[in-house]
Amino acid sequence: MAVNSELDFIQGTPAVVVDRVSMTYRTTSRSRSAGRTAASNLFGARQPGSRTKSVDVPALKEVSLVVQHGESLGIIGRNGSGKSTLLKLVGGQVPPSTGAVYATSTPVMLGVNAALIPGLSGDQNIVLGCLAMGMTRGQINAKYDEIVELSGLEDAIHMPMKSYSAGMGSRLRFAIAAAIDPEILIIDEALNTGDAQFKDRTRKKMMELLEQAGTVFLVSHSMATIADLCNRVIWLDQGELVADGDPAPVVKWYRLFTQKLADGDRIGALKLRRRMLNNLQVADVSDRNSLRRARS
Ligand SMILES: Nc1ncnc2c1ncn2[C@@H]1O[C@H](COP(=O)(O)OP(=O)(O)OP(=O)(O)O)[C@@H](O)[C@H]1O
Repeated sequence: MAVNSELDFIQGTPAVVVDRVSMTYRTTSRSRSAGRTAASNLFGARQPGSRTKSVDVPALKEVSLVVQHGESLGIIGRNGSGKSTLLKLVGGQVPPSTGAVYATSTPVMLGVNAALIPGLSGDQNIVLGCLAMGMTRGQINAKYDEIVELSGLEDAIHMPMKSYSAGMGSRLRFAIAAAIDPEILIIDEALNTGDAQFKDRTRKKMMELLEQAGTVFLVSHSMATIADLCNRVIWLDQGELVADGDPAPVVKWYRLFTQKLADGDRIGALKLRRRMLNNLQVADVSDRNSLRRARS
């Protein structure tokens, strides 16, 4: 559902407001002359003339977004379009270069909030992860069995985490993160790491979260997962919000766009992108404390 009128906005119950947020990373880049000597640099001493310089990478360009309670927001886009950056900003992992993010409760980023220790067993990590998320001993005891069951790790729960496969580790992280029934849950491609049985459990848990009027942010390259789990989708491209709305049409236009690019029809793809941008209605937060409105 897009924010499409002032009335809708005021009557809604926003969980997260992204207010004109942009993000520029500062990193280093080797100069062209340095590139020519790259191979020799790898194997030997630095060559004269090789230089690195600071460059700015604009990852997100003034994105505004209002996400309501109960919405499950899918975020799609090509590699490097800014999806993970948006999640990191919403989750508070990095501060934005400009703008601000407001949330009604602390968003829990799956796999990041649960800072687990490889040398400890799965069950010890459950306690550790839950404590790190601010749960009390009593709350951990009450949720413990549910976490173990959701992880599907069975007897492996007593083995050290360093003996787990990547998928097993993801299952444990998901189970821990979901245990606090976060009002706002952020998931970055995590659904793609587990096996079929785990994906099924994850889907059920996501449905439960939605029923509890939780808010979910989900980044995935799987359009089937997005269509299955989300009731709203945004499409990011080169750090810009290109489309925002019901999953079926947004996914359809995004697929068409990538198909055109794959076919070498760059002009057709750009025309489609421009048409989507022209149709986009952008949320605008005009006053940080009270009045918020939408502009087209
Ligand atoms: N820590 C960083 N330092 C410098 N540049 C970064 C950093 N993190 C991301 N970027 C750049 O920001 C842009 C957006 O990256 P981001 O990871 O948000 O994209 P994404 O849409 O999640 O991509 P993917 O689908 O490949 O995961 C890219 O150009 C990337 O190179």
